[in-house]
Amino acid sequence: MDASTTVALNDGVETPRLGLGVFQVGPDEAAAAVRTALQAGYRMVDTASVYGNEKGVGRGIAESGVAREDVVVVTKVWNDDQGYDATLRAFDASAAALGLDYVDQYLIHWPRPRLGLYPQTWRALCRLRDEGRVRSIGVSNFEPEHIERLIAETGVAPAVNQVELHPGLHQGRIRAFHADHGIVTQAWSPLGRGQGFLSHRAVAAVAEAHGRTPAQVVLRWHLQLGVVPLPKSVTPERIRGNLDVFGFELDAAEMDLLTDIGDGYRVGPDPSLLFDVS
Ligand SMILES: NC(=O)C1=CN([C@@H]2O[C@H](COP(=O)(O)OP(=O)(O)OC[C@H]3O[C@@H](n4cnc5c(N)ncnc54)[C@H](OP(=O)(O)O)[C@@H]3O)[C@@H](O)[C@H]2O)C=CC1
Ligand SMILES: O=C[C@H](O)[C@@H](O)[C@@H](O)[C@H](O)C(=O)O
Repeated sequence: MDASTTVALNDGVETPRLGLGVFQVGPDEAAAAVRTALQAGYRMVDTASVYGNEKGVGRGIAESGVAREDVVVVTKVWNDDQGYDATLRAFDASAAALGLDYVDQYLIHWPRPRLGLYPQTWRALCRLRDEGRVRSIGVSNFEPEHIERLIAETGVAPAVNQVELHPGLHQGRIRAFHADHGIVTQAWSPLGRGQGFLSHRAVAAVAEAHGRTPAQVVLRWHLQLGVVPLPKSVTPERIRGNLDVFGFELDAAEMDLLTDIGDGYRVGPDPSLLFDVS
């Protein structure tokens, strides 16, 4: 792994500063995208059992020629599999589909507080980590209140929380909470799903000033906020371009231009509206 592009998690494990997402990508296309990404220098891939492409991701890793230990594989337990025993079974199924005997980061995909199962799900993740089948454990779409409950009941803080985050949705409250607890913020839909603000005039102006693409300056904004973005692409030149974001810097005024695009614009479900926070 390239040390200049890694960050230490609160459990001591190093994680890359950017990874490839594969939501809404079929298994064969996922295999090709993962192979292309790893050969281009990516060292992290984000999937989930609900994406239905873990088998393809595993194939892409195997075909890439990159050593297994140099790749950080992230997958997630889906809502229907919450609870202690169901989560252990779901992990076995994910590991088998990926063709891996361990997973680097295993996350709870959504808290689903009405089900009341996420603390038990978390205990199962702690067990998987203790057994060495998972290197780091984390959550996704968790509000600070959900994480506080995990810490109160188990004493174990997540290493990461993966949330929707882009220049249209800054997640200031969640990022401040993460900073207090040493939790790394992973950004899903870091490009706003490729819509809208990639063509915003502020993004275009900053991109032009640097001779970069709109996606590259948006990804740079994430990195300079200390966030780990997980851009998805199945297009080889975009996959390669989205990684080429470590050789330039936005100044404070340019960061502000991107931040000023707005806040509160979501491309995915709002966890705090979908599920009661308890
Ligand atoms: N934990 C969770 O609940 C969630 C997690 N995620 C994770 O986050 C990842 C990223 O989020 P996602 O919703 O996929 O959206 P992204 O913000 O990554 O946007 C992906 C879209 O942007 C396009 N794109 C990628 N690179 C460029 C570029 N350089 N220029 C122009 N367009 C580009 C892609 O097109 P193309 O592929 O055709 O090149 C695709 O249409 C997911 O794949 C998944 O791994 C996502 C949603 C929820
Ligand atoms: O990771 C992907 C996302 O969480 C996705 O699975 C959900 O947003 C789903 O479409 C939903 O509506 O709940």
